[in-house]
Amino acid sequence: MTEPAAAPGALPRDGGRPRVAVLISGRGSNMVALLEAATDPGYPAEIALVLSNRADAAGLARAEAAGVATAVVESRGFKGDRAGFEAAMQRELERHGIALIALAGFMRVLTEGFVSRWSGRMLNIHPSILPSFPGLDTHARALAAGVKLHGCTVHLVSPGVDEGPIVAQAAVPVLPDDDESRLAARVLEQEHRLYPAALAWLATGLAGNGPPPPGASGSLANPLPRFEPLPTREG
Ligand SMILES: Nc1nc2c(c(=O)[nH]1)N[C@@H](CN(C=O)c1ccc(C(=O)N[C@@H](CCC(=O)O)C(=O)O)cc1)CN2
Ligand SMILES: NCC(=O)N[C@@H]1O[C@H](COP(=O)([O-])[O-])[C@@H](O)[C@H]1O
Repeated sequence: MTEPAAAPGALPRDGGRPRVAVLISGRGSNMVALLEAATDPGYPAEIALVLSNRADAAGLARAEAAGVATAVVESRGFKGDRAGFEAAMQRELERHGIALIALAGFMRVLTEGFVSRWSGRMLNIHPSILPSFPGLDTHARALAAGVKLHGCTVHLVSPGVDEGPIVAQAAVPVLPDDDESRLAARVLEQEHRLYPAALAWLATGLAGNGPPPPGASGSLANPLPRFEPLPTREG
């Protein structure tokens, strides 16, 4: 019996690593952290495409320098036609045989149609401990609220913004003399550690919907099989 052809973007059954697209809008430091993790042959996913909705995103040059395919679908060119913008993105994703998506500083709200098409296969990193501080300007809002703990969240993407099922979180202390940039830098350090781990779980079926595929190693009870514990204080 011959195996039916895998659906476009389906997780490879040949033991190959699922092909991931990282969607960015700017600097791309989380994208670089994912690229660096995926250089490890034992990492269970391949970063096959970096796609930006802005041609001036600094992350594009960093991806090209790392030899990764890039694509630009300029959202401004679609003047609010979100469906047209997303259809153009979908064509690029299919052209590159993408199985999983990692939103990394991607600053466009995606429609229900696009999100349901990638349900269980699309992650986002958000710079707060959700459900606190969804949306934008999270560090300024955390400082204004006087919270003592802040951090970041990796979640599966749902139609509601920053409402999707949480996959992983990391916390950092808010220090007395913190300003927005100091706090943002401390959170970003954790983002770069957490996102590669969370993507590895999704790629091995540990974070998606349903049981892990046969032979998947590790468990949610011990989520960081190959990573040291996250630091709780500076240095
Ligand atoms: N359907 C969803 N789309 C997106 C989600 C999500 O959870 N569900 N996460 C965001 C990322 N994000 C927060 O983590 C976020 C990004 C952008 C915005 C926003 O208000 N964008 C404005 C435009 C801003 C701009 O272009 O600079 C908009 O799209 O009108 C809120 C939250 C990614 N998408
Ligand atoms: N609402 C989404 C959002 O605010 N995402 C945040 O944008 C930054 C992108 O940095 P990067 O381009 O260097 O990865 C990151 O801090 C990410 O959590």
